[in-house]
Amino acid sequence: MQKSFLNIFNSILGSIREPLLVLDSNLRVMDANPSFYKIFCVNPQETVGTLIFDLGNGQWNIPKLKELLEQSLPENTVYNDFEVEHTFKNIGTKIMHLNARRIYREPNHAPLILLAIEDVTEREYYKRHLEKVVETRTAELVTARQEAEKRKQTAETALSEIKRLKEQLEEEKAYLKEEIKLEHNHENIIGKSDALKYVLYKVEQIAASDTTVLILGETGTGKELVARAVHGFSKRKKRALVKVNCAALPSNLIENELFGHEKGAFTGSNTRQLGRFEVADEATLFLDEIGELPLELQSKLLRVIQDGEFERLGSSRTIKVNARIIAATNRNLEQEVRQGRFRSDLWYRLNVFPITMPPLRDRIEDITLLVDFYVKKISKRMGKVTGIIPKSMMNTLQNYHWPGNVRELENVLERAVINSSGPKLHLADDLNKPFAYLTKSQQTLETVERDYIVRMLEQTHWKVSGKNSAAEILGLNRSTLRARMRKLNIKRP
Ligand SMILES: Nc1ncnc2c1ncn2[C@@H]1O[C@H](COP(=O)(O)OP(=O)(O)OP(=O)(O)O)[C@@H](O)[C@H]1O
Repeated sequence: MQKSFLNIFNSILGSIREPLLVLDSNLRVMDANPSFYKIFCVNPQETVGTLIFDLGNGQWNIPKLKELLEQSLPENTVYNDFEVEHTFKNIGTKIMHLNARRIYREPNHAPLILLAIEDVTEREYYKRHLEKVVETRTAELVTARQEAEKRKQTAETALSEIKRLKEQLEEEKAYLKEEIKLEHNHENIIGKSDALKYVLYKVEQIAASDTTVLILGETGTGKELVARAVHGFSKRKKRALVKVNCAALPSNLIENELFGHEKGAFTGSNTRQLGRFEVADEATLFLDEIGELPLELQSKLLRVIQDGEFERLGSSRTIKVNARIIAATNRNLEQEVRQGRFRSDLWYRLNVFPITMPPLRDRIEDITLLVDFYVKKISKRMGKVTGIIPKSMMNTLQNYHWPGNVRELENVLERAVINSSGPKLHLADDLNKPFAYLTKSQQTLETVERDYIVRMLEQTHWKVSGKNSAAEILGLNRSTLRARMRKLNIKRP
């Protein structure tokens, strides 16, 4: 009975594909199945009767195994899937799951240990390989995510740059619309005098470079036309000539106009606004009436001209721009510097390439051409046929002093066209009177100018701006007239 049971037990052992060992309580091998011999490349002779730790010259002395079997196998306890990794000299590294169970041999109930060894090397290697793949893929995913994050940030930066450029274009568009409303005179510069030819020669000489240009000359001599010509011949001509009239606004508003502001920079600033410097980036900025710029803003302007850097109002972020500067003034800046009203360092920065516009009275040979040009233009606009200019009238126009220069001539001619009912032109103004008593040696230009402005103010009952005002008669912007009044200390009595 006992014998037949052992036979059955042995045939069960033999049919199990998993390596199996029967150990006695000393961990001596009592039996092993063929699978054990095959997998671990040992034979029954060297196995049976040997302590498992001595097997294969002590290769089985796996401390973990001993510990498990000796100490951790109390009665009726089963230890499953105890994983052991061991390198055998003859078969290399094996990863094994050990399942140990206490069994008893009758009739004396001798304790034995049934040790099942599952060889999971391949499965474990595959698992480890998969884990490695997962780890690598996770690392790749993390890198890819970081890359995507970086790209997102780059895209966001690009987007905000596009937004800024869009804002700049919108500002430029709005600015150009305003310019169109102001009906800018884009005609050519009329004149054939040597003085004017010299000016045009200087314009051609400097236009292509990025050099700062300072245009000097009395009011109405065509400084803005020259500024437009410099820009028009430059490589920046595809962009707008952005203009700021430094006399037109009080100090804080000019600062805002020049440098822009952030949303919430001051009460009522609900949106961010780009300043003219930003709008003129890669284009040209025309600073008209630069002599009127308040001292406190002159240092800020100097910094932009020198370093191309500034901050919007309400922001500490420095903005860099590349704007070509053209400035104009009817003031004597050297004198302004001497009197402490204009910073000398700014004056040196601006006075790199000065162009002086000659007053109209010093180029009377241009008057015939200008009269001809403007009479035709004004008549066409008014739908009149006026065109005959009597010689005596031309003499009068050529002898007149023209303190308001070409702008004044334009206004005189406009009134003349209105005043004429037939083809022959009749002047509406008396151009002989105001200066009949003058000779250049008797009075300075400043006194003449002062007297003339006072006379026009008196004549218009001190109406400075609007229809039939002194500014209109003098052919001046109201801001220019106000600036002249301040400078010449003209006050209403
Ligand atoms: N040579 C010229 N040919 C044609 N028009 C001219 C000429 N010079 C000036 N003008 C005209 O005279 C007017 C005044 O010119 P502009 O505004 O350029 O003068 P300005 O010197 O800049 O004056 P301000 O100092 O008052 O700003 C404009 O309408 C301009 O078109």
